[in-house]
Amino acid sequence: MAEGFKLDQKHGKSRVRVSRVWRQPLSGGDAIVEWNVSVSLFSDCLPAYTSGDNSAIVATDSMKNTAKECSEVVSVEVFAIILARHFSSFYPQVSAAEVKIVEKPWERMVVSGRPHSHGFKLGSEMHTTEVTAKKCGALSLASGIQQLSLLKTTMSGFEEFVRDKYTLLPETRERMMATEVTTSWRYTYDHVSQIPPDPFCFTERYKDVKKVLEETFFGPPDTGVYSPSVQNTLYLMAKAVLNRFQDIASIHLRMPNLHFLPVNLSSKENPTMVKFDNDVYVPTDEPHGTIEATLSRTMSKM
Ligand SMILES: O=c1[nH]c(=O)c2[nH]c(=O)[nH]c2[nH]1
Repeated sequence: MAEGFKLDQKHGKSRVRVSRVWRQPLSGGDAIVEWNVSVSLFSDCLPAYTSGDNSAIVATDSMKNTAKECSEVVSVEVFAIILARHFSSFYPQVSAAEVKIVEKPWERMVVSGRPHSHGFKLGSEMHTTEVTAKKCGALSLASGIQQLSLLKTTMSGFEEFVRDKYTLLPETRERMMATEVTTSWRYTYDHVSQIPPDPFCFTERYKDVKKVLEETFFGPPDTGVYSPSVQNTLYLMAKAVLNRFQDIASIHLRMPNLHFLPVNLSSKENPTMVKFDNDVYVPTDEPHGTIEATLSRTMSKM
């Protein structure tokens, strides 16, 4: 309580950029990660707000320096857990720590058909994680993907939606479908003691979840799968992940509908200069549809 008010607060450092290289000459390859780390501490430092007494404050500068301490080769999830655990157990006044990390997709180069020992190129989508660790060891762990751009040239439509005086959009069974998926899934582990011992299980799980999401979006290579709406495709993607991975409790997906507008160009003199034949489009992301949902397991699996 602060002077008859209730104060909820946290403080931390955002966008701490750190890259680390693990030299592995014996196995023939260096490993590199580039992480953008954000830390937030829930701590008992009320007097800092109410009377300018900083004696309980862990400086955000110290948080930044801690995030740069080097460790063994670890996955981004395990590093976030180690960091959050450190803050919540080391400082008596810190009751919980929140760590969010975005990993840049540096991928090992293949040169002359062989993996390069120290060469990398930047891929596209980012691997993310969010951990909250409490002093008692309780934990919340989520992983995710940002900027996963997916597009299919057909097998998408949108029909039988509400029609009223504002409706101009024609119904269609033939359109492009493009999106940039942002997703985050929460694991069922809710205490540090439950975290699997294999330090790279989350890296494997990240790859597998991405594969399931992509395969559900596209369908089989030759035939694809028809999408009646972004909403339905999003739901099927989320459901496929929960059905496949029992240690995932919920998944959130944000899938903007990035429109590819059919091009028809004409003038009085030239009425059919470019007549749309499912071929020429104007890509636009402004405005775009915003479709997002969270799918969670219900408790009824007794
Ligand atoms: O898949 C779609 N979902 C919508 O909700 C929507 N709304 C719209 O104009 N086009 C689309 N497409």
